[in-house]
Amino acid sequence: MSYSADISMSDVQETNNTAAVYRRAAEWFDQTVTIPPQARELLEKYSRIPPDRLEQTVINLRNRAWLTWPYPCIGQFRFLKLSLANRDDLYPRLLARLQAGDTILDLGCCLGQDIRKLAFDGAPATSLFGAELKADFIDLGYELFRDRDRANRATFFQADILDQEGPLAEYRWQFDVLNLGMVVHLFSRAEQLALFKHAIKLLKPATPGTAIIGQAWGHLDGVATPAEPGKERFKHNVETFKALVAEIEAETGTRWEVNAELDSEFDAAERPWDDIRTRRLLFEITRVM
Ligand SMILES: C[S@@+](CC[C@H](N)C(=O)[O-])C[C@H]1O[C@@H](n2cnc3c(N)ncnc32)[C@H](O)[C@@H]1O
Repeated sequence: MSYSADISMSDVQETNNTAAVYRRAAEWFDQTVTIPPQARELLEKYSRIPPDRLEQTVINLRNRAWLTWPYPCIGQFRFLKLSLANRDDLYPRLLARLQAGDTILDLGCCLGQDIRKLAFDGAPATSLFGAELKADFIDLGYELFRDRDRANRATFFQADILDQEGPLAEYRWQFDVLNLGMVVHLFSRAEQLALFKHAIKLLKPATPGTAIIGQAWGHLDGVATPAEPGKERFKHNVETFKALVAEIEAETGTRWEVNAELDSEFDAAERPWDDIRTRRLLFEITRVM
């Protein structure tokens, strides 16, 4: 069965003063949703949403999130893909270390779907943290996952990951793992360097095995792409990502083992508007000293 998104682009443009952004974003506003099995299980068993209300609940929630900011991950319901749990190369190891007492902070967690999936799979709530720039996304996450008032739930807080003096300052030197899920490509290379240097100060100090994991939009050529006026974004290939880590090492006196790979294929069905040399970059950098 398909459900109407019950919202039109003209509604969005009239209700938001960033109309130009929304007009551009029209290409990634899906009218229907197919909920993948893993997300369906999470929403039925963790959120306890009745199965016959799932699709309409998800669409209504997505429409409200869209008014906060029209990311493709919102418009195309990609928050239902649970991309961290689908990292077969690292998810079982991550879950095991959280169950053994390690902690994770998901930076730019949006609705917090990856953190809820970890909780559902048995990671203790005390090990789970999410930080997000837009407080509305955190609120909508509580609505979607219906856990705002649960005694035993993860900690979410508003924070700008580029701001060292903001709310993240309270969490300095605390975590074993940081997740950067589809966040790095939002920034220029200079901002990425600052972001990673800041991120290192959120991990336990001088602790081999602490790690920064994530995925980002990358590019076969490793390129800066224009964004809003006066802003650019850097999309890495494996070589440019390793060069970034080498620069981080030189500037921080730390050493990291880098695992990074680009998807082999471009998903033209998912990103018809994008450069065909775009690829998803998956990475895991682990501190060695
Ligand atoms: C493309 S979404 C990805 C969301 C989620 N991590 C995922 O993998 O589906 C990027 C998220 O990063 C957040 N974000 C962008 N800039 C940020 C910043 N400076 N500090 C914290 N979060 C930020 C956005 O609000 C958005 O929720």
